Amino acid sequence: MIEKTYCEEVKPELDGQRVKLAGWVYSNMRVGKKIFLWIRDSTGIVQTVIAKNVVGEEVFEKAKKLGRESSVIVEGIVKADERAPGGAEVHVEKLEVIQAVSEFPIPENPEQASPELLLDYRHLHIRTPKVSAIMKVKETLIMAAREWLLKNGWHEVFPPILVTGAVEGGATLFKLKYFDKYAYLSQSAQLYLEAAIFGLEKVWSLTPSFRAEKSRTRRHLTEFWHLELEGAWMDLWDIMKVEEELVSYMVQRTLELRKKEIEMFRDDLTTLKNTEPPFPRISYDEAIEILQSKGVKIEWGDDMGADEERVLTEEFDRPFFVYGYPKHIKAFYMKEDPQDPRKVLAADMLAPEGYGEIIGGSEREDNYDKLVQRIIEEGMDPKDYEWYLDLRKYGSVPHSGFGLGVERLVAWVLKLDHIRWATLFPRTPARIYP
Ligand SMILES: NC(=O)C[C@H]([NH3+])C(=O)NS(=O)(=O)OC[C@H]1O[C@@H](n2cnc3c(N)ncnc32)[C@H](O)[C@@H]1O
Ligand SMILES: [Mg+2]
Repeated sequence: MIEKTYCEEVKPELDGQRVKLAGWVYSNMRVGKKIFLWIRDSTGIVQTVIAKNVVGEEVFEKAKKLGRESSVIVEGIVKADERAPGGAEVHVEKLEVIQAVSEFPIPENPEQASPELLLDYRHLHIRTPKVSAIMKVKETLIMAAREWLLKNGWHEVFPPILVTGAVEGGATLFKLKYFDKYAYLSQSAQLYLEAAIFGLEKVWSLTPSFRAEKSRTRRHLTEFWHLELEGAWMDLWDIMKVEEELVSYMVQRTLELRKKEIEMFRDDLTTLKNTEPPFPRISYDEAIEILQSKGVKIEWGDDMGADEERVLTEEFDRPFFVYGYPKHIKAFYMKEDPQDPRKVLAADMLAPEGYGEIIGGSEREDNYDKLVQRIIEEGMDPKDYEWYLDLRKYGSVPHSGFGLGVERLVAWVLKLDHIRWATLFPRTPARIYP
């Protein structure tokens, strides 16, 4: 790899020093016998100054023609200058053009382009500074999760993606040919994590999950990254505590390490700073009452979709829990509430500012017969879940877990207007290319 100085390192303190930059042209402006060439790399942007009387006629003419995203290597002397971004610029003595670009398909301000154009050229759009910032925030959230999980004794496991059964309903399965049989793309690693707790007790995984969701909403992808935890001996209240501690750590750590990137997307950091345990907890019953009091047409027993959740989040200035959902709107594996057989011991975590559900979690049905009954009630065949039911035959224990949608969390932290911007190459019902 070439010995180079990164853009973020070009500071006034380097005044007078020779540096070599390698990157891509961000903008090119000629003023008389000088060219102000802004060069971008993974860390930021530096203004370089190319003077004809320094580089000579031929190189100057070449530099004039460099369009955005031309790849270049420049060498020169750092000059402190508060007018330049970062307070310093590089006066170029040598310019090597790796590949000149005349016409880059994405406008200088990508926000002037249509979402469809940006998605068609997503392979080029991802190099723009704002998309790089989103990816840095996403990686930092996951890095923080790993820190917290390691510190708190959770074991990472690596579940399969090719599976034979539904976890979250058969309607959103992607089915594929598997030799002489059929398989599905995993909707959730949960059932495999439940198997893993009998050895490791506290397990987690970060996997892609797949949902053949036909709904075209701002918060659904057909492929998303799924951070899932499963804990033996834990009930719903235990796992909710884990969720709020984990999410708080992820958000605070990312605020600490990626404040600059976050501020490219939101001015007001209040809800992020408020993300500290304990989070508010309301029951599903209370949520229905709040929605009805705000004029939402909803009855007890109805599911809450994005619109209802958006209204509910107006009541909170931090993430909060809704717990105790009606059994008929939730998954087969959720444990019935012993206090109220109409309900299950499930809780969703909702993000404020209209974003809604970022986590789905519950206590699992740990009784063999009850689980068989729920599988049948849901119109599924217990034979398809024989291995999963074995977990209730050989030393079953109370246990709980949850799944956090990573892109949903990123979309809230950065206040993105659509979840597709939170992933490198979004997959939706209408898009699987590039
Ligand atoms: N281990 C578990 O207990 C997880 C459980 N089996 C599960 O999959 N729950 S979930 O369907 O609510 O999905 C969990 C989260 O996964 C996210 N999710 C769920 N579906 C999507 C889609 N389609 N696109 C993006 N994100 C999605 C969203 O944040 C949900 O709260
Ligand atoms: Mg859910």
